[in-house]
Amino acid sequence: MTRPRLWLRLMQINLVLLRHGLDEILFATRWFRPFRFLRIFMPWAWFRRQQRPRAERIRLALEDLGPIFVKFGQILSTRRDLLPADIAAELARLQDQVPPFPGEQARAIVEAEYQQPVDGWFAHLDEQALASASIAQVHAARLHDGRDVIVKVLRPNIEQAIGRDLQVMYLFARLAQRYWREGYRLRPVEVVREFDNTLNDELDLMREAANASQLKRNFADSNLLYVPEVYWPGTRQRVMVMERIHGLQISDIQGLKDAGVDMKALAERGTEIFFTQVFRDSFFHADMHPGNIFVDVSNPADPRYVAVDFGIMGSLSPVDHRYLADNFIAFFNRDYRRVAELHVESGWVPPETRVDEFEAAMRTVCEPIFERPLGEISLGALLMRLFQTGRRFNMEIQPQLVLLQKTLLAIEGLGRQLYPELDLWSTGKPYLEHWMKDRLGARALAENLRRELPHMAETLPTLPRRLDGALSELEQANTERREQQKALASLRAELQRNGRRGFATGVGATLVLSAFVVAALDGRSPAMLGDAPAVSWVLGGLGALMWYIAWPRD
Ligand SMILES: Nc1ncnc2c1ncn2[C@@H]1O[C@H](COP(=O)(O)OP(=O)(O)OP(=O)(O)O)[C@@H](O)[C@H]1O
Repeated sequence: MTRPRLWLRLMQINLVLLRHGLDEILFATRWFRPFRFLRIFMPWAWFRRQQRPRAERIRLALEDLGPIFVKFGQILSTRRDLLPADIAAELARLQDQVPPFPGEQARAIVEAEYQQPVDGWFAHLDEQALASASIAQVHAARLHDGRDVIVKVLRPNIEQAIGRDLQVMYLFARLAQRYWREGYRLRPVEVVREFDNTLNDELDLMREAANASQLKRNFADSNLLYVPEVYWPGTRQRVMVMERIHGLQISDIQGLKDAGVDMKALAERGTEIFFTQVFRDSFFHADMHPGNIFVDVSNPADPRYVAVDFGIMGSLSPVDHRYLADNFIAFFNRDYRRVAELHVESGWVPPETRVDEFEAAMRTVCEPIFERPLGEISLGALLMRLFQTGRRFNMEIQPQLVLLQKTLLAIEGLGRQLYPELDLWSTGKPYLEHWMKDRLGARALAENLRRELPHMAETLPTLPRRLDGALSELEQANTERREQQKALASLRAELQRNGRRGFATGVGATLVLSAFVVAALDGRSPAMLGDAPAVSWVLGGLGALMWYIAWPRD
């Protein structure tokens, strides 16, 4: 973005902040703090502050700043490990009521991507949007073979709008990190970078389509979750075509009850789907808001979930799995010492962290949670507490774990909304236990071996040659190391010699100087005993001798 545009946007943002009485945010930085007195000239800001609580003013300001800031606020609202509770709760209320862009424009984008008229692809494309959000908009359409599909189209010029707002966000984040007292703890630059990555993922609909295909494959043999089919020939970076699904939205609780859906089974299946995605596949849908979850009620006794919107998916590496398994086990045994040790061992917290302090902090936050009946304990809340405490100890929190924690909270909330008596533990426990055994037991070893076997089969024949190569490299490294050690030893000796020479030179110089002083004081000092020239010669001679010793010979 050009500089004038950036400045214009910055000014606009400052005005919005001032309008909502958020001048305290501006004056919290070290730069502006000396000018706090200027606030007396802003009576409207004072008035605003009396009118509404801070959290609400922040939410309103973000809404005024447009869809990218709204999305930022929505994502931030899930970071309860970072934000004060009142702000997080208020940001969760942010709605992106983005007006749809005209249907002709959507058609033009599709045609530009296909480089041919839409009629070549669709028998019908509804110009009235089905849904419209900050990044994309969805239209209903029909293929020539009669299949009903949806066409998801990125908003026009969305890349530029995102680029502009991200630039401003980075600028604010850097200023906050440097000049704001809380900046170091909250690490705003890191938060903006994560947001940047999420947005970039959402800007590529090919990627979203690939996520959908993968999830569909993972649940191909299951009746729990249905994932609509991607229509790959019509999918591009800015356009995605997908089977249109019909069903009741998960938030339509009355509709689900009226359709005779077994709500207990539905809630339990939701949890099961989530645990399967996380613990079996390490690949989970991480944008679980009610707008993206439907229920196929064609057989109410056997309700089936249908998911859409695969822009944000989480995946867990074997290291993350190990971390979760180890920590869950330690938590359930209430072994906080082990939790603390695990964090230090794995490098999640800096090595200088005091294990006993970390352990005490964990105990303080977790004991009240375990006082509750097991059925009421929230795994999401447990993870959140863990991250909150970790952050106080400078724990490097991984984005995929935060995604997991946020999704876990959403799923637990949703499950309990559907069926308030839902016992998450009885549903989730078998998965957790099975998976922990898998991760930590002999099965993990077998699984690792199985995974490595094809690779081993490929590399085994070349092993002798590679071993030979490795041995020669080792030998060479040893020779080099010996040479380096020799060089180091001679350097050390040289340094010692230099030290001795320096000392001798210094002493020599002092003696020669003293000789001059004694000669100059000849007869004027009682301490000279009347034989100053002799003393002076002796001192001078000793000085010369020292210099001779110190003189480099090689
Ligand atoms: N395959 C589909 N069949 C029927 N409706 C769909 C389908 N895909 C999406 N929709 C509808 O369009 C809405 C928006 O789709 P989607 O969530 O993919 O877009 P988005 O731009 O990522 O929106 P948001 O960011 O609000 O989740 C969905 O909430 C759903 O109502």
